[in-house]
Amino acid sequence: MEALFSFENFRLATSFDNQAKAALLRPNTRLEQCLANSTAKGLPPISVLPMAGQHLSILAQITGAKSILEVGTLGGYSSIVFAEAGAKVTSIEINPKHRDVALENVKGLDAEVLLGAALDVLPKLAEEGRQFDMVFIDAAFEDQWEHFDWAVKLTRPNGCIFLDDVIPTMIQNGQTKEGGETILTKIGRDDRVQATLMPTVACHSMIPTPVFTGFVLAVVKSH
Ligand SMILES: C[S@@+](CC[C@H](N)C(=O)[O-])C[C@H]1O[C@@H](n2cnc3c(N)ncnc32)[C@H](O)[C@@H]1O
Repeated sequence: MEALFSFENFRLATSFDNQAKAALLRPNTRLEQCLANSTAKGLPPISVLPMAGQHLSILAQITGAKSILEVGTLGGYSSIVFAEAGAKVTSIEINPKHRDVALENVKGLDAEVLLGAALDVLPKLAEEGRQFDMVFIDAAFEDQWEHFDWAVKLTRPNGCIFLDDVIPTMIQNGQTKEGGETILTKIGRDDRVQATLMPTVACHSMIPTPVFTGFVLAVVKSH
């Protein structure tokens, strides 16, 4: 029993990730071309990992999300995932080069890429009265709470918010910030949402060891 739950088992994460990719992923030319084009154009290899992308696709499908707002486009990998899951995608990207590559990669799909800093674009979308079934936040660790706050205003009641990479923002010099203000305490005080933290282990090809990360998933109860 002890061996089943040993901390040491984390060393197997990469092996399980490889097994899952081999067993569960189906060939996807659009996603493969997106990665190849993004690499060729010099974009950093920081799009969501294939199994995480598949998770987002399943989440979009089981929630029936028809409109998805994304903060952080990069080359459009996750935009493609959402569009192929049946949603109209609105994605925000601050870097013009990333936006241009993303536009090439999402061509023909129901996806728009808005150029600008999220904290400039999000209020405009709110002013326009836009509402989304789901918001995926995947940019700028330092602005996570502000992005989340706008996401609540832009998500329809009972829609959901996926805030990626929250664990790394809560680690300082290898320690948790015990007792201090974190993204979790801010979200926890927010009566507009019910939220959970899902810690995960990610395996990046360019990082030799598995990475401890995680996301917050929230349902919006009111505005
Ligand atoms: C992790 S990547 C996004 C990956 C993408 N979601 C995917 O899976 O393919 C983060 C992106 O957010 C963009 N970004 C960073 N800060 C931003 C901001 N304040 N507003 C909008 N985009 C931002 C970066 O330029 C980068 O392209």
